Amino acid sequence: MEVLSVASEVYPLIKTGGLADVTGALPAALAKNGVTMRTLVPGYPAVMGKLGPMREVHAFADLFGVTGRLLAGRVDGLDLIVLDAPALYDRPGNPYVGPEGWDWPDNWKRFAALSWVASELGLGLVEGYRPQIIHAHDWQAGLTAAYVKYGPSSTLKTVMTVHNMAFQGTYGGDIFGQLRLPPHAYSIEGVEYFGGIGYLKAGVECADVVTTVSPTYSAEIRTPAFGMGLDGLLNNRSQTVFGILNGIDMEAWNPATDASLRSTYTGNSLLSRQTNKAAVQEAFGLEATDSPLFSVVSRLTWQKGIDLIVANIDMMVAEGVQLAVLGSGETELENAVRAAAARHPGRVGLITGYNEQLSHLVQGGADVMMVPSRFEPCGLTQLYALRYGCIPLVSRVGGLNDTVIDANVAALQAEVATGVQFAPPTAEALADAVRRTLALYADDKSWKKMQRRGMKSDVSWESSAARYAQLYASLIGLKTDDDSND
Ligand SMILES: Nc1ncnc2c1ncn2[C@@H]1O[C@H](COP(=O)(O)OP(=O)(O)O[C@H]2O[C@H](CO)[C@@H](O)[C@H](O)[C@H]2O)[C@@H](O)[C@H]1O
Repeated sequence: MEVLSVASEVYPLIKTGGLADVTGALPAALAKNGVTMRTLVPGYPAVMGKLGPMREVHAFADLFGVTGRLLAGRVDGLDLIVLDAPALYDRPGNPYVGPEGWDWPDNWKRFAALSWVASELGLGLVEGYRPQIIHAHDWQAGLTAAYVKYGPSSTLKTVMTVHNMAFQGTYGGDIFGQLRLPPHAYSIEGVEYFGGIGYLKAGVECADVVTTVSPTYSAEIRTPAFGMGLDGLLNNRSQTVFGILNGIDMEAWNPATDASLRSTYTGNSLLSRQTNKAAVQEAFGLEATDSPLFSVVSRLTWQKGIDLIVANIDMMVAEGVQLAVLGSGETELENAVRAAAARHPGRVGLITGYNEQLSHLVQGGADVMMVPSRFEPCGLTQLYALRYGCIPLVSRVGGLNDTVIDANVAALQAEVATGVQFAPPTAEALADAVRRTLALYADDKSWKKMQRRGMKSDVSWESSAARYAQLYASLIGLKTDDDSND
């Protein structure tokens, strides 16, 4: 099967969050299931800078008013098609926002172009290449399914994966005339969304199937509380909405070989984590003690429940906890964590900015990884934590619900617990969960058992990649060994 993946981010070329991890890891996982996946990605400077020798496979004289070209080649094990259009993508910093922190005003055009090119590739734009399916990720690729639906092919199929319902790519209706869609696409069955244009809505409406990244989130988004305006639409097509859990790249995230760690380890050498703990304490300016070390590696946003942590920091410090926070995001939340670090020198440390290596070290050295999200489509941080023996303390939503087994009495007795869950996502419930975690930590023997169980839990792509392959096969009418879907 030939599948074209289209996304705005792909690890290790360009990453602002979990989307990149998924689009970067899926192709290799799918290869084992008979799927050949190429990835179309914009030619941001970070991407262009990492390319080796590439072939120019197409040139555009008029790509939404600018020129561009397609470069194809293999980079870091990925089969890439890069959309090199400097007028759209050759900009400093983050792929989505300018230096002042505002969205680029022409984002509508930058990502319409990406999606339009994907659909053209699906129609055979490049000789010798004709994917059977286009797999579009998030709002930046959302228009792809609309271009295919209103285009000439009746066989090309589309999959739309929603990694986060909160980011939808909504614009005024005034851009419609420039989108290269026929007039009737500006309708409820097309790209129209509350009187304007919705890129994610277009994808969810027009794709042959919609997936999201965990079973629980796929149910949650059919409710008004989590659907963010798209719950009605998702309910209407509930037979073609699937929740397929994310996995992780088991080679890039392997505590036994990870070069970002001061000391590598396995479940049989957990004591080596102490060396990493000391390294984390050094990096975050924390005292060298054996206090329980809690950590956060996250965008600092309302979604991630960072304010719930802020509300509990003084209590946590009073209970003897150290806290290391790696992340950046909303200014107010950053400032609140910074103020807490100033109040509690040596006990609370903040490092802002994006640091992939340090994120590995934190997973390999901290005792607890906090993920108190208000909503979480899947969440990768808790999966990395499980793999690294860093106990996840998570809210019971979305993929966090599907991947962490709460250390309640029954789970402890049955010896299956892998972390701590709490609900609802409030500061009070988190406070209880912190105290519960500390009580568990005090029992060293059962804590270590819980670490080892987490390290053994299957967080790989194996079963989920097989589910994607099965979904692709069903779309193009291929039979597979296991044709069951839930
Ligand atoms: N300051 C920092 N330095 C280094 N690394 C940092 C960092 N801040 C965050 N990260 C890393 O960024 C990634 C975050 O991934 P998540 O899946 O947890 O959330 P995100 O909201 O980005 O993804 C969305 O898409 C993914 C993929 O489907 C879903 O799992 C998720 O629920 C959804 O919200 C992890 O790899 C984490 O280690």
